[in-house]
Amino acid sequence: MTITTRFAPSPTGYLHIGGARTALFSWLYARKHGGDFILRIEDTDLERSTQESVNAILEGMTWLGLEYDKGPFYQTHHFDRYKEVIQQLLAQGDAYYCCCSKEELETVRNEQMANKEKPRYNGKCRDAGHKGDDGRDYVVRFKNPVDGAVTINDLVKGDIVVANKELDDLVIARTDGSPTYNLTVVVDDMDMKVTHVIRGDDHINNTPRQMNILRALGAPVPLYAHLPMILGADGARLSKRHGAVSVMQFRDEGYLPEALLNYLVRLGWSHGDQEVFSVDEMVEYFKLENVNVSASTFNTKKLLWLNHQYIMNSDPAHVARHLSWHIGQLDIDPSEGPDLVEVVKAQRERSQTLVEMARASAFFYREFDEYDEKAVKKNFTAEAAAVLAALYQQFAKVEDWQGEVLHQVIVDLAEAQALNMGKVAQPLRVAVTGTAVSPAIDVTLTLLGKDKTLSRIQKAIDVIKNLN
Ligand SMILES: Nc1ncnc2c1ncn2[C@@H]1O[C@H](COP(=O)(O)OP(=O)(O)OP(=O)(O)O)[C@@H](O)[C@H]1O
Ligand SMILES: [Zn+2]
Repeated sequence: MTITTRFAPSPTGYLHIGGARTALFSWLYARKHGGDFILRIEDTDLERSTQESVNAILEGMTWLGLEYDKGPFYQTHHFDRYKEVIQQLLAQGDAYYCCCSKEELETVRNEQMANKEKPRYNGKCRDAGHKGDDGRDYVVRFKNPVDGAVTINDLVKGDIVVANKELDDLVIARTDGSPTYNLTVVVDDMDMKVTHVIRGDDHINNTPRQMNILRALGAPVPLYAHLPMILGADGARLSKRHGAVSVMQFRDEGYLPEALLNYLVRLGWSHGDQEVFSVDEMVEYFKLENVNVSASTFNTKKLLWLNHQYIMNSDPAHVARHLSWHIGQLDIDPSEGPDLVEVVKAQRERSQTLVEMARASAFFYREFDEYDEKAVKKNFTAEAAAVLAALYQQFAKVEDWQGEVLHQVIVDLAEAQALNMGKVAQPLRVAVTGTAVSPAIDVTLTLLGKDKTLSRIQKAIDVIKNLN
Protein backbone atom coordinates (compact mmCIF):
# COMPACT_ATOMS: atom_id res chain seq x y z
CA MET A 1 0.00 0.00 0.00
CA THR A 2 1.34 3.41 -0.95
CA ILE A 3 1.77 5.72 2.00
CA THR A 4 -0.31 8.79 1.29
CA THR A 5 -0.32 12.02 3.27
CA ARG A 6 -2.09 15.26 2.60
CA PHE A 7 -1.93 18.93 3.42
CA ALA A 8 -5.36 20.46 3.49
CA PRO A 9 -5.41 24.22 3.98
CA SER A 10 -8.48 26.38 3.66
CA PRO A 11 -7.89 29.21 1.17
CA THR A 12 -8.97 31.96 3.50
CA GLY A 13 -5.61 33.70 3.57
CA TYR A 14 -1.95 33.06 2.74
CA LEU A 15 0.20 30.17 3.92
CA HIS A 16 1.69 31.02 7.30
CA ILE A 17 4.53 29.22 9.02
CA GLY A 18 2.24 27.19 11.29
CA GLY A 19 0.57 25.70 8.25
CA ALA A 20 3.89 25.46 6.44
CA ARG A 21 5.45 23.33 9.16
CA THR A 22 2.45 21.05 9.14
CA ALA A 23 2.81 20.77 5.36
CA LEU A 24 6.54 20.10 5.74
CA PHE A 25 6.01 17.22 8.18
CA SER A 26 3.41 15.62 5.87
CA TRP A 27 5.73 16.10 2.93
CA LEU A 28 8.73 14.66 4.79
CA TYR A 29 6.76 11.63 5.87
CA ALA A 30 5.64 10.89 2.33
CA ARG A 31 9.15 11.43 0.93
CA LYS A 32 10.78 9.27 3.56
CA HIS A 33 8.46 6.37 2.82
CA GLY A 34 8.41 6.75 -0.95
CA GLY A 35 4.74 7.71 -0.74
CA ASP A 36 2.48 10.36 -2.20
CA PHE A 37 1.90 13.82 -0.83
CA ILE A 38 -1.45 15.35 -1.76
CA LEU A 39 -2.44 18.99 -1.69
CA ARG A 40 -6.12 19.48 -1.04
CA ILE A 41 -7.70 22.90 -0.98
CA GLU A 42 -10.59 22.94 1.49
CA ASP A 43 -12.58 25.69 -0.14
CA THR A 44 -16.13 24.78 0.84
CA ASP A 45 -16.53 27.93 2.92
CA LEU A 46 -17.58 29.96 -0.08
CA GLU A 47 -17.79 33.22 1.86
CA ARG A 48 -14.23 33.14 3.13
CA SER A 49 -12.40 31.28 0.35
CA THR A 50 -10.74 33.26 -2.44
CA GLN A 51 -8.74 32.47 -5.55
CA GLU A 52 -6.15 34.94 -4.32
CA SER A 53 -5.62 32.80 -1.21
CA VAL A 54 -5.36 29.67 -3.33
CA ASN A 55 -2.64 31.37 -5.37
CA ALA A 56 -0.87 32.51 -2.22
CA ILE A 57 -0.86 28.97 -0.83
CA LEU A 58 0.45 27.51 -4.09
CA GLU A 59 3.11 30.21 -4.28
CA GLY A 60 4.21 29.47 -0.71
CA MET A 61 4.40 25.72 -1.33
CA THR A 62 6.40 26.27 -4.51
CA TRP A 63 8.83 28.67 -2.90
CA LEU A 64 9.44 26.22 -0.06
CA GLY A 65 9.93 23.39 -2.56
CA LEU A 66 7.16 21.27 -1.04
CA GLU A 67 6.06 19.67 -4.29
CA TYR A 68 2.90 17.65 -4.19
CA ASP A 69 2.49 14.41 -6.10
CA LYS A 70 -1.25 14.79 -6.53
CA GLY A 71 -3.49 17.81 -6.63
CA PRO A 72 -4.22 20.49 -5.96
CA PHE A 73 -7.69 19.04 -5.47
CA TYR A 74 -10.55 21.40 -4.70
CA GLN A 75 -13.33 20.33 -2.38
CA THR A 76 -15.79 22.53 -4.24
CA HIS A 77 -15.38 20.15 -7.18
CA HIS A 78 -16.61 17.24 -5.07
CA PHE A 79 -20.06 18.42 -3.98
CA ASP A 80 -21.87 15.68 -5.93
CA ARG A 81 -19.74 13.06 -4.28
CA TYR A 82 -20.43 14.47 -0.79
CA LYS A 83 -24.18 14.40 -1.48
CA GLU A 84 -23.88 10.81 -2.62
CA VAL A 85 -22.17 9.79 0.62
CA ILE A 86 -24.74 11.67 2.71
CA GLN A 87 -27.47 9.73 0.88
CA GLN A 88 -25.59 6.51 1.47
CA LEU A 89 -25.38 7.15 5.21
CA LEU A 90 -29.09 7.97 5.31
CA ALA A 91 -29.96 4.86 3.33
CA GLN A 92 -27.97 2.54 5.56
CA GLY A 93 -29.42 4.07 8.72
CA ASP A 94 -26.23 5.76 9.90
CA ALA A 95 -27.66 9.25 9.44
CA TYR A 96 -31.05 10.85 9.92
CA TYR A 97 -33.02 13.97 9.14
CA CYS A 98 -33.40 16.42 11.98
CA CYS A 99 -35.83 19.33 12.01
CA CYS A 100 -35.04 20.79 15.43
CA SER A 101 -35.17 24.54 15.16
CA LYS A 102 -32.48 26.90 16.35
CA GLU A 103 -34.72 27.98 19.22
CA GLU A 104 -35.36 24.39 20.30
CA LEU A 105 -31.66 23.60 20.26
CA GLU A 106 -30.99 26.78 22.20
CA THR A 107 -33.50 25.86 24.89
CA VAL A 108 -31.99 22.38 25.32
CA ARG A 109 -28.58 23.92 25.49
CA ASN A 110 -29.56 26.41 28.17
CA GLU A 111 -31.15 23.67 30.28
CA GLN A 112 -28.03 21.55 30.02
CA MET A 113 -25.85 24.48 31.00
CA ALA A 114 -28.09 25.23 33.96
CA ASN A 115 -27.70 21.60 35.07
CA LYS A 116 -23.96 21.89 34.63
CA GLU A 117 -24.06 19.26 31.87
CA LYS A 118 -21.95 19.36 28.75
CA PRO A 119 -24.10 20.99 26.03
CA ARG A 120 -24.87 18.49 23.30
CA TYR A 121 -27.63 17.51 20.90
CA ASN A 122 -30.28 15.57 22.83
CA GLY A 123 -31.06 13.10 20.04
CA LYS A 124 -34.69 14.10 19.71
CA CYS A 125 -34.95 13.28 15.98
CA ARG A 126 -32.59 10.31 16.08
CA ASP A 127 -35.35 7.75 15.94
CA ALA A 128 -38.17 9.95 14.66
CA GLY A 129 -38.00 8.51 11.17
CA HIS A 130 -38.29 11.90 9.37
CA LYS A 131 -38.12 11.57 5.61
CA GLY A 132 -36.99 15.14 5.06
CA ASP A 133 -39.61 15.74 2.38
CA ASP A 134 -42.47 17.50 4.15
CA GLY A 135 -41.39 21.05 3.40
CA ARG A 136 -39.77 21.70 6.76
CA ASP A 137 -36.09 22.66 7.04
CA TYR A 138 -33.96 19.61 7.70
CA VAL A 139 -30.34 19.08 8.51
CA VAL A 140 -28.80 15.61 8.32
CA ARG A 141 -27.09 14.26 11.40
CA PHE A 142 -24.66 11.39 11.70
CA LYS A 143 -25.83 8.66 14.05
CA ASN A 144 -22.84 8.47 16.32
CA PRO A 145 -22.51 5.18 18.19
CA VAL A 146 -23.87 5.50 21.73
CA ASP A 147 -21.72 2.94 23.47
CA GLY A 148 -18.06 2.21 23.60
CA ALA A 149 -15.15 4.48 22.92
CA VAL A 150 -12.93 5.62 20.08
CA THR A 151 -9.20 5.20 20.51
CA ILE A 152 -6.87 7.35 18.47
CA ASN A 153 -3.46 5.70 18.31
CA ASP A 154 -1.88 9.04 17.69
CA LEU A 155 1.61 8.76 16.23
CA VAL A 156 2.75 11.86 18.10
CA LYS A 157 0.64 12.02 21.22
CA GLY A 158 0.11 8.34 21.95
CA ASP A 159 -3.27 6.75 22.63
CA ILE A 160 -6.21 9.06 23.16
CA VAL A 161 -9.49 7.47 24.23
CA VAL A 162 -12.78 9.31 23.77
CA ALA A 163 -16.06 7.80 25.02
CA ASN A 164 -18.80 7.84 22.39
CA LYS A 165 -21.20 9.37 24.85
CA GLU A 166 -19.02 12.47 24.77
CA LEU A 167 -19.72 12.87 21.05
CA ASP A 168 -23.12 14.05 19.89
CA ASP A 169 -24.80 13.47 16.56
CA LEU A 170 -22.89 15.72 14.26
CA VAL A 171 -24.61 17.69 11.50
CA ILE A 172 -23.22 16.42 8.19
CA ALA A 173 -25.52 18.36 5.83
CA ARG A 174 -26.98 21.81 6.40
CA THR A 175 -30.58 22.76 5.62
CA ASP A 176 -29.54 23.75 2.10
CA GLY A 177 -28.02 20.30 1.63
CA SER A 178 -24.42 21.52 1.71
CA PRO A 179 -21.98 19.19 3.45
CA THR A 180 -20.20 20.23 6.65
CA TYR A 181 -16.49 20.22 7.31
CA ASN A 182 -16.10 16.83 8.97
CA LEU A 183 -18.08 15.07 6.24
CA THR A 184 -16.05 16.55 3.40
CA VAL A 185 -12.77 15.67 5.10
CA VAL A 186 -13.87 12.10 5.69
CA VAL A 187 -15.04 11.59 2.12
CA ASP A 188 -11.86 12.98 0.64
CA ASP A 189 -9.54 11.14 3.00
CA MET A 190 -11.40 7.97 2.04
CA ASP A 191 -11.51 8.61 -1.71
CA MET A 192 -7.91 9.80 -1.85
CA LYS A 193 -6.79 6.72 0.09
CA VAL A 194 -4.98 8.82 2.67
CA THR A 195 -3.08 6.49 4.96
CA HIS A 196 -1.62 9.07 7.35
CA VAL A 197 -3.48 12.18 8.42
CA ILE A 198 -0.77 14.51 9.66
CA ARG A 199 -2.31 17.78 10.79
CA GLY A 200 -2.30 20.35 13.54
CA ASP A 201 -3.67 19.37 16.93
CA ASP A 202 -6.33 22.06 16.57
CA HIS A 203 -8.16 19.25 14.74
CA ILE A 204 -7.92 16.67 17.48
CA ASN A 205 -11.57 17.08 18.53
CA ASN A 206 -12.66 16.25 14.99
CA THR A 207 -10.74 13.00 14.85
CA PRO A 208 -13.00 10.63 16.84
CA ARG A 209 -16.02 11.94 14.92
CA GLN A 210 -14.27 11.41 11.60
CA MET A 211 -13.17 7.92 12.64
CA ASN A 212 -16.74 6.98 13.46
CA ILE A 213 -18.02 8.20 10.10
CA LEU A 214 -15.25 6.33 8.29
CA ARG A 215 -16.17 3.14 10.12
CA ALA A 216 -19.83 3.61 9.23
CA LEU A 217 -18.74 3.88 5.61
CA GLY A 218 -16.71 0.72 5.89
CA ALA A 219 -13.59 2.67 4.96
CA PRO A 220 -10.16 1.92 6.39
CA VAL A 221 -9.31 4.34 9.17
CA PRO A 222 -6.03 6.13 8.50
CA LEU A 223 -3.34 6.64 11.10
CA TYR A 224 -3.33 10.06 12.72
CA ALA A 225 -0.51 12.30 13.82
CA HIS A 226 -1.51 15.52 15.52
CA LEU A 227 1.23 18.07 15.53
CA PRO A 228 1.60 20.68 18.22
CA MET A 229 0.86 24.27 17.33
CA ILE A 230 3.32 27.01 16.58
CA LEU A 231 2.55 29.97 18.76
CA GLY A 232 3.24 33.64 18.20
CA ALA A 233 5.15 35.82 20.64
CA ASP A 234 1.84 36.56 22.39
CA GLY A 235 1.31 32.87 23.18
CA ALA A 236 -1.68 32.51 20.85
CA ARG A 237 -1.46 29.98 18.01
CA LEU A 238 -0.43 31.43 14.69
CA SER A 239 -3.38 31.59 12.35
CA LYS A 240 -4.50 33.55 9.36
CA ARG A 241 -7.18 35.20 11.43
CA HIS A 242 -4.65 36.08 14.06
CA GLY A 243 -2.35 38.07 11.82
CA ALA A 244 0.35 35.44 11.32
CA VAL A 245 3.10 36.29 8.89
CA SER A 246 2.92 34.82 5.40
CA VAL A 247 5.63 32.42 4.29
CA MET A 248 6.24 34.72 1.33
CA GLN A 249 7.14 37.53 3.69
CA PHE A 250 10.18 35.49 4.67
CA ARG A 251 11.24 35.47 1.05
CA ASP A 252 10.68 39.22 0.91
CA GLU A 253 12.79 39.68 4.03
CA GLY A 254 15.70 37.80 2.48
CA TYR A 255 15.50 34.28 3.86
CA LEU A 256 16.47 31.25 1.83
CA PRO A 257 13.69 28.67 1.67
CA GLU A 258 16.05 25.95 2.95
CA ALA A 259 16.82 28.05 6.02
CA LEU A 260 13.12 28.44 6.76
CA LEU A 261 12.52 24.70 6.24
CA ASN A 262 15.43 23.93 8.55
CA TYR A 263 14.08 26.32 11.13
CA LEU A 264 10.59 24.82 10.87
CA VAL A 265 11.77 21.23 11.08
CA ARG A 266 13.74 21.95 14.23
CA LEU A 267 10.84 23.82 15.77
CA GLY A 268 9.10 20.80 17.18
CA TRP A 269 11.34 17.95 16.04
CA SER A 270 14.86 16.91 16.83
CA HIS A 271 17.52 14.45 15.77
CA GLY A 272 20.12 14.34 18.52
CA ASP A 273 21.57 17.80 18.91
CA GLN A 274 22.03 18.48 15.20
CA GLU A 275 20.85 21.97 14.22
CA VAL A 276 21.59 22.26 10.51
CA PHE A 277 19.93 19.77 8.18
CA SER A 278 19.97 19.60 4.42
CA VAL A 279 16.59 18.70 2.96
CA ASP A 280 17.96 15.22 2.17
CA GLU A 281 19.00 14.77 5.78
CA MET A 282 15.58 15.89 6.97
CA VAL A 283 13.99 13.22 4.79
CA GLU A 284 16.47 10.62 5.97
CA TYR A 285 16.12 11.25 9.70
CA PHE A 286 12.50 12.34 9.98
CA LYS A 287 10.39 10.29 12.38
CA LEU A 288 7.01 11.22 13.78
CA GLU A 289 8.07 9.67 17.10
CA ASN A 290 10.61 12.44 17.48
CA VAL A 291 8.08 15.24 17.10
CA ASN A 292 7.61 17.25 20.29
CA VAL A 293 4.35 16.94 22.09
CA SER A 294 4.14 20.53 23.25
CA ALA A 295 3.67 23.74 21.31
CA SER A 296 6.64 25.88 20.33
CA THR A 297 7.09 29.58 19.91
CA PHE A 298 8.41 31.26 16.81
CA ASN A 299 11.75 33.01 17.28
CA THR A 300 13.36 35.22 14.65
CA LYS A 301 16.84 35.20 16.17
CA LYS A 302 17.44 31.53 15.53
CA LEU A 303 15.99 31.79 12.04
CA LEU A 304 18.42 34.62 11.28
CA TRP A 305 21.33 32.55 12.54
CA LEU A 306 20.29 29.63 10.35
CA ASN A 307 19.82 31.90 7.36
CA HIS A 308 23.36 33.16 7.75
CA GLN A 309 24.61 29.55 7.92
CA TYR A 310 22.80 28.77 4.69
CA ILE A 311 24.00 31.92 2.95
CA MET A 312 27.60 31.09 3.89
CA ASN A 313 27.55 27.36 3.21
CA SER A 314 25.20 26.82 0.28
CA ASP A 315 26.44 26.64 -3.28
CA PRO A 316 27.06 30.32 -4.21
CA ALA A 317 25.29 29.75 -7.53
CA HIS A 318 22.16 28.76 -5.64
CA VAL A 319 22.37 31.76 -3.34
CA ALA A 320 22.97 33.94 -6.39
CA ARG A 321 19.72 32.79 -7.99
CA HIS A 322 17.81 33.94 -4.93
CA LEU A 323 19.89 37.10 -4.63
CA SER A 324 19.04 37.91 -8.23
CA TRP A 325 15.37 38.21 -7.28
CA HIS A 326 16.21 40.66 -4.50
CA ILE A 327 18.44 42.68 -6.79
CA GLY A 328 15.47 42.86 -9.15
CA GLN A 329 13.31 44.12 -6.28
CA LEU A 330 15.68 47.08 -6.07
CA ASP A 331 14.99 47.78 -9.75
CA ILE A 332 18.51 46.83 -10.60
CA ASP A 333 19.45 44.88 -13.69
CA PRO A 334 22.11 42.41 -12.54
CA SER A 335 23.55 42.19 -16.03
CA GLU A 336 24.86 45.75 -15.55
CA GLY A 337 27.68 44.61 -13.32
CA PRO A 338 29.68 41.72 -11.88
CA ASP A 339 28.60 38.09 -11.86
CA LEU A 340 26.24 37.58 -8.92
CA VAL A 341 28.02 34.38 -7.96
CA GLU A 342 31.20 36.39 -7.32
CA VAL A 343 29.19 38.98 -5.41
CA VAL A 344 27.75 36.25 -3.18
CA LYS A 345 31.27 34.98 -2.44
CA ALA A 346 32.39 38.50 -1.56
CA GLN A 347 29.38 39.36 0.62
CA ARG A 348 28.25 36.15 2.28
CA GLU A 349 30.30 36.51 5.47
CA ARG A 350 28.70 39.81 6.33
CA SER A 351 25.11 39.18 5.24
CA GLN A 352 22.48 37.62 7.45
CA THR A 353 19.77 38.08 4.85
CA LEU A 354 19.60 38.42 1.10
CA VAL A 355 17.97 41.81 1.53
CA GLU A 356 21.08 42.99 3.35
CA MET A 357 23.23 41.42 0.68
CA ALA A 358 21.28 43.02 -2.15
CA ARG A 359 21.36 46.48 -0.56
CA ALA A 360 25.05 46.18 0.21
CA SER A 361 25.71 45.13 -3.38
CA ALA A 362 23.62 47.72 -5.21
CA PHE A 363 26.67 49.93 -5.72
CA PHE A 364 28.20 47.33 -8.03
CA TYR A 365 25.35 47.81 -10.47
CA ARG A 366 24.12 51.34 -10.26
CA GLU A 367 25.48 54.81 -9.68
CA PHE A 368 24.58 56.55 -6.45
CA ASP A 369 24.11 60.24 -5.77
CA GLU A 370 24.28 60.14 -2.03
CA TYR A 371 27.12 59.11 0.20
CA ASP A 372 26.79 57.91 3.75
CA GLU A 373 26.96 61.13 5.75
CA LYS A 374 29.21 59.91 8.55
CA ALA A 375 31.55 58.24 6.11
CA VAL A 376 31.88 61.50 4.18
CA LYS A 377 32.62 63.54 7.31
CA LYS A 378 35.30 61.16 8.39
CA ASN A 379 36.92 60.36 5.07
CA PHE A 380 36.35 63.09 2.47
CA THR A 381 39.06 65.48 3.67
CA ALA A 382 41.23 67.71 1.51
CA GLU A 383 44.06 65.27 2.14
CA ALA A 384 41.84 62.45 0.84
CA ALA A 385 41.27 64.34 -2.43
CA ALA A 386 45.00 64.25 -3.06
CA VAL A 387 45.18 60.55 -2.23
CA LEU A 388 42.26 59.83 -4.56
CA ALA A 389 43.85 61.85 -7.35
CA ALA A 390 47.06 59.83 -6.98
CA LEU A 391 45.11 56.57 -6.92
CA TYR A 392 43.30 57.63 -10.07
CA GLN A 393 46.56 58.10 -11.88
CA GLN A 394 47.91 54.72 -10.81
CA PHE A 395 44.70 52.79 -11.47
CA ALA A 396 44.36 54.35 -14.89
CA LYS A 397 47.65 52.67 -15.82
CA VAL A 398 46.60 49.19 -14.66
CA GLU A 399 45.90 46.87 -17.54
CA ASP A 400 45.50 43.60 -15.68
CA TRP A 401 42.55 44.57 -13.47
CA GLN A 402 42.75 42.03 -10.70
CA GLY A 403 42.95 41.90 -6.91
CA GLU A 404 46.67 41.42 -6.33
CA VAL A 405 47.64 44.16 -8.73
CA LEU A 406 45.15 46.62 -7.24
CA HIS A 407 46.20 45.72 -3.73
CA GLN A 408 49.81 46.48 -4.64
CA VAL A 409 48.85 49.88 -6.04
CA ILE A 410 47.22 50.81 -2.74
CA VAL A 411 50.13 49.49 -0.64
CA ASP A 412 52.70 51.33 -2.76
CA LEU A 413 50.78 54.57 -2.59
CA ALA A 414 50.39 54.37 1.18
CA GLU A 415 54.11 53.79 1.49
CA ALA A 416 55.08 56.59 -0.89
CA GLN A 417 52.90 59.08 0.98
CA ALA A 418 53.79 57.67 4.42
CA LEU A 419 50.14 57.04 5.23
CA ASN A 420 48.63 54.04 6.96
CA MET A 421 46.51 51.75 4.75
CA GLY A 422 43.25 52.99 6.25
CA LYS A 423 43.95 56.56 5.16
CA VAL A 424 44.13 55.32 1.59
CA ALA A 425 41.64 52.49 1.50
CA GLN A 426 38.82 54.17 3.42
CA PRO A 427 38.41 57.29 1.23
CA LEU A 428 38.68 54.98 -1.75
CA ARG A 429 35.98 52.71 -0.34
CA VAL A 430 33.65 55.64 0.30
CA ALA A 431 34.35 56.93 -3.20
CA VAL A 432 33.45 53.69 -4.96
CA THR A 433 30.72 52.31 -2.69
CA GLY A 434 29.25 55.42 -1.06
CA THR A 435 29.66 53.85 2.38
CA ALA A 436 32.35 52.87 4.84
CA VAL A 437 31.61 49.14 4.63
CA SER A 438 32.18 46.75 1.78
CA PRO A 439 34.08 43.55 1.07
CA ALA A 440 37.90 43.81 1.07
CA ILE A 441 38.85 46.81 -1.06
CA ASP A 442 40.78 44.80 -3.66
CA VAL A 443 37.82 42.42 -4.07
CA THR A 444 35.45 45.37 -4.28
CA LEU A 445 37.48 47.07 -6.99
CA THR A 446 37.97 43.88 -8.96
CA LEU A 447 34.25 43.22 -9.08
CA LEU A 448 33.41 46.83 -9.80
CA GLY A 449 35.72 46.97 -12.79
CA LYS A 450 38.08 49.63 -14.01
CA ASP A 451 35.66 52.04 -15.68
CA LYS A 452 33.34 52.38 -12.73
CA THR A 453 36.24 52.60 -10.29
CA LEU A 454 37.85 55.48 -12.20
CA SER A 455 34.65 57.42 -12.79
CA ARG A 456 33.64 57.15 -9.15
CA ILE A 457 37.03 58.25 -7.91
CA GLN A 458 36.77 61.27 -10.21
CA LYS A 459 33.30 62.03 -8.97
CA ALA A 460 34.45 61.82 -5.33
CA ILE A 461 37.30 64.23 -6.02
CA ASP A 462 34.76 66.73 -7.38
CA VAL A 463 32.48 66.21 -4.40
CA ILE A 464 35.37 66.86 -1.99
CA LYS A 465 36.28 70.05 -3.87
CA ASN A 466 32.76 71.33 -3.37
CA LEU A 467 32.86 70.41 0.29
CA ASN A 468 36.08 72.19 1.15
N1 LIG B 1 -0.18 27.74 14.30
C1 LIG B 1 -0.16 26.55 13.72
N2 LIG B 1 0.82 25.67 14.03
C2 LIG B 1 0.88 24.44 13.43
N3 LIG B 1 -0.02 24.00 12.52
C3 LIG B 1 -1.02 24.84 12.18
C4 LIG B 1 -1.14 26.15 12.75
N4 LIG B 1 -2.23 26.75 12.22
C5 LIG B 1 -2.76 25.87 11.36
N5 LIG B 1 -2.06 24.71 11.33
C6 LIG B 1 -2.34 23.53 10.51
O1 LIG B 1 -2.19 23.85 9.16
C7 LIG B 1 -3.14 23.17 8.36
C8 LIG B 1 -3.94 24.16 7.52
O2 LIG B 1 -4.67 24.98 8.36
P1 LIG B 1 -5.66 26.13 7.91
O3 LIG B 1 -5.59 26.36 6.47
O4 LIG B 1 -6.98 25.84 8.50
O5 LIG B 1 -4.96 27.38 8.58
P2 LIG B 1 -5.37 28.27 9.83
O6 LIG B 1 -4.33 29.30 10.03
O7 LIG B 1 -5.73 27.37 10.95
O8 LIG B 1 -6.66 28.98 9.30
P3 LIG B 1 -7.69 29.85 10.08
O9 LIG B 1 -7.00 31.12 10.46
O10 LIG B 1 -8.73 30.02 9.02
O11 LIG B 1 -8.09 29.01 11.25
C9 LIG B 1 -3.98 22.37 9.34
O12 LIG B 1 -3.46 21.06 9.41
C10 LIG B 1 -3.75 23.06 10.65
O13 LIG B 1 -3.90 22.19 11.75
ZN1 LIG C 1 -34.15 17.33 15.37
